[in-house]
Amino acid sequence: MDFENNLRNIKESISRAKEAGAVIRIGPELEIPGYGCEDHFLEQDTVTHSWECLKDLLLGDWTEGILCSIGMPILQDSVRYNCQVFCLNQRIIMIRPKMCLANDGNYREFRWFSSWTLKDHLVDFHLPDTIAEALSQESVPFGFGYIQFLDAALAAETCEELFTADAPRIGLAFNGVEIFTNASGSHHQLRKLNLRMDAMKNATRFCGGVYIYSNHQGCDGGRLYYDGCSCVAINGDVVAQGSQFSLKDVEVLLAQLDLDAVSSYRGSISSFREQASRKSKISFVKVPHKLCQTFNLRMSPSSPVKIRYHVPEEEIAFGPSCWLWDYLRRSGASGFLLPLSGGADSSSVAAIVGCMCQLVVKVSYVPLALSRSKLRRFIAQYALCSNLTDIRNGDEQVKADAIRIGHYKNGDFPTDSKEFAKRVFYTVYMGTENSSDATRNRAKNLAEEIGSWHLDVAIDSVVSSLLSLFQTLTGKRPLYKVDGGSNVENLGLQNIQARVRMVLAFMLASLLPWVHNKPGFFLVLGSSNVDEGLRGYLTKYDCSSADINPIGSVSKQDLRSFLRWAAIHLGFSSLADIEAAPPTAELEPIRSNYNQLDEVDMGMTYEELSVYGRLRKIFRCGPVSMFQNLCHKWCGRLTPSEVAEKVKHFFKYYSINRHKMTVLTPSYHAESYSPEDNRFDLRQFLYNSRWPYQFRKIDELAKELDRDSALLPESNGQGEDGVSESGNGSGMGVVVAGSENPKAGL
Ligand SMILES: Nc1ncnc2c1ncn2[C@@H]1O[C@H](COP(=O)(O)OP(=O)(O)OC[C@H]2O[C@@H]([n+]3cccc(C(=O)O)c3)[C@H](O)[C@@H]2O)[C@@H](O)[C@H]1O
Ligand SMILES: Nc1ncnc2c1ncn2[C@@H]1O[C@H](COP(=O)(O)OP(=O)(O)OP(=O)(O)O)[C@@H](O)[C@H]1O
Ligand SMILES: NC(=O)CC[C@H](N)C(=O)O
Repeated sequence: MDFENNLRNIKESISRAKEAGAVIRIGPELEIPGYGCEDHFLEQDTVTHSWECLKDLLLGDWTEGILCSIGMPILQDSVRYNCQVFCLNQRIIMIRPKMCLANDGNYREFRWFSSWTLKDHLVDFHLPDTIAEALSQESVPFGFGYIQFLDAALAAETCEELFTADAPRIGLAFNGVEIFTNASGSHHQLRKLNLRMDAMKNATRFCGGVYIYSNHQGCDGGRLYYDGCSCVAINGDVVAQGSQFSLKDVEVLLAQLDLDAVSSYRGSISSFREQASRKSKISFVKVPHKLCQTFNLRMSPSSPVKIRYHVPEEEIAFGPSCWLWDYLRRSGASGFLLPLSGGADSSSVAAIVGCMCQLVVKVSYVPLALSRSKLRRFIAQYALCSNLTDIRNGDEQVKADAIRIGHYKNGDFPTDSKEFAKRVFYTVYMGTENSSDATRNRAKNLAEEIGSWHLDVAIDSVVSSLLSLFQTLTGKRPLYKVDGGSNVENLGLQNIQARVRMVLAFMLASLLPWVHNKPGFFLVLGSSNVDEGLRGYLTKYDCSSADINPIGSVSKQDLRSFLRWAAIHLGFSSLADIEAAPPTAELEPIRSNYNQLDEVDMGMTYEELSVYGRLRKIFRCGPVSMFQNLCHKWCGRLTPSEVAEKVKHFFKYYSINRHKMTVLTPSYHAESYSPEDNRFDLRQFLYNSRWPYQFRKIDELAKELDRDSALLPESNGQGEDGVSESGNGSGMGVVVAGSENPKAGL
């Protein structure tokens, strides 16, 4: 919805493309209003402002000599479409509405757009009056088709169309289209990039052709981080790949392609030739303009590159830290405050903020003394820029934002990440009588390594004031279980401590900047992870309630490997210690014979929780099919009755606590097993937590299976993950695929 800024970025990208001699420039999906406007797409204003911005572009000389594909919403016969508008030499030459809308998971495009279904001809679209007058152009071809230039044919796909079974490009390739563009709004998810890259490689491997893919990058005002990685592929090879994580507003990726290689490649595949000869004709628009240059030695085609994939630990570090930076610079806040317990979760968040500070300093300031080889190492490590000069110069926008947020004066700017962290990051340890020196010291050491402004506060006096007030009101004072109290008393005492921390965190975040003579406020960071959310092992409205949470959809398992990675690669060595410590809430008194531990409290391990979480969400398992799946997975280790007890225990607590998901702090979406209730995992929050029907079925099955398994030989289950993408356990069949390996498919 930031039209002004978006238009500025579009113009910047076109000028840089032109400067580099490009003849085609493609931007991401719906780039004029932004991809994530959601219900703002229902407002007529959004469409009108998009036309106004397009008019501005067309009236300038931006499209002179360069084919620009610009994304925006368009109303045609009162129906709204998600469109790519092709512009050249101040004219609109074709509009291509999206045909396969994205409507799974985080996507709800059908709520705002209709898919274009007319495939046999292009229609005449009458441009809005103001545009028609300004351009002296009344109408433009609209629909499914391609643009036939004098020397090449080009057509668009839009994001999801890359992933659909019946992809538009197939028929287009048979019609001789050599160049495909894809304007995309695709979000980051751990371990997802290879799906996208494989789709692109395969698209051009099977049909031949050039694929130019452009994606948004950054936080679009919501929980998603669009992870860029724009790229260009030809005949199955990627020849240019942009950064996946970056703090920059504009990144231009360039490639030079030899279109003769496309016809030669296609001509070499007999089956392609056969199918192309039987093609159905697709409509096209003729444009008397040349895109290509004849052979010359000044230009050489881009060579295949090795695709860069970050390991998941790097994805956890860079994705959320770039998201946090975008959020911070656009929210008007002056920094972050984190309640830091010295445990794995809040320490992961602290490390991510530390990583953000390192990136900001590295992108806004590169010491000139850095040698070329060190610079290359730097680029390889952070994969932030594709261009040495870019990075050498530093990014002016990042620098300007850092100066504003860090309140630097007299021409100063951040040159040291710890010094920058001291300005924009408060951490606070809020201890009680139940806290240990070990966690207190871990928090302090980590804060020192990161450079945050660290406070160590004792909150016992606040807790005991509340208890005294309660005693005055009721005449009773609750006791911990270890001191003879009931479960209710024990829980009440834990929750007072947890909630006091939340109140204090918000108070400090709003008032500490004032104490330090800084304008503005700090945002409170939350640090509950996906597993405790799913199990409900958190106090509603304690520190799990914050302004934003960078790790809310990351599992404990992934966080622990992130901590091990970050101890080495981010240079926060105390994280190794933190990772090795057993997770504890420290809300109950420690006694010689009692020490509160998460996994004991929860009645399940984090590893088990991770398995339940994936089966529930990714594999769409209800209680019975989860039980069936786990009987296979844990076969030999647990009896069916033991599996049944575990599954029932999980579903009981999941359903009792589901209401907590409705108030989950907005979190970075990183995983497809996220239980986030508001946008991604839509389910009721009041259940019959006894699940009488489902649990009875499980019990019946377990009884039967216990009998059967007593007769079976011992087996070790299905190994590590034990869950296959192709089945959820119910209705199993045997599939034998033809293969030279006799064990395959059995
Ligand atoms: N169906 C429903 N719909 C809407 N709201 C409902 C509800 N049922 C209860 N509630 C509300 O929710 C409250 C119960 O939730 P809550 O107050 O959270 O209380 P509760 O879930 O009973 O207890 C918190 C749990 O989290 C554990 N904990 C706390 C802090 C840190 C950690 C850690 O990870 O280390 C663990 C703690 O040991 C305990 O097991 C009720 O008092 C009621 O107000
Ligand atoms: N002693 C403390 N000082 C500051 N913040 C705390 C303290 N104890 C808990 N918190 C905050 O409350 C959140 C929830 O507490 P909880 O005990 O559930 O920790 P957790 O979810 O296991 O996370 P962690 O691994 O960070 O301890 C923590 O992530 C942290 O932000
Ligand atoms: N905008 C879209 O069409 C999204 C498509 C696809 N599901 C993705 O994540 O990339």
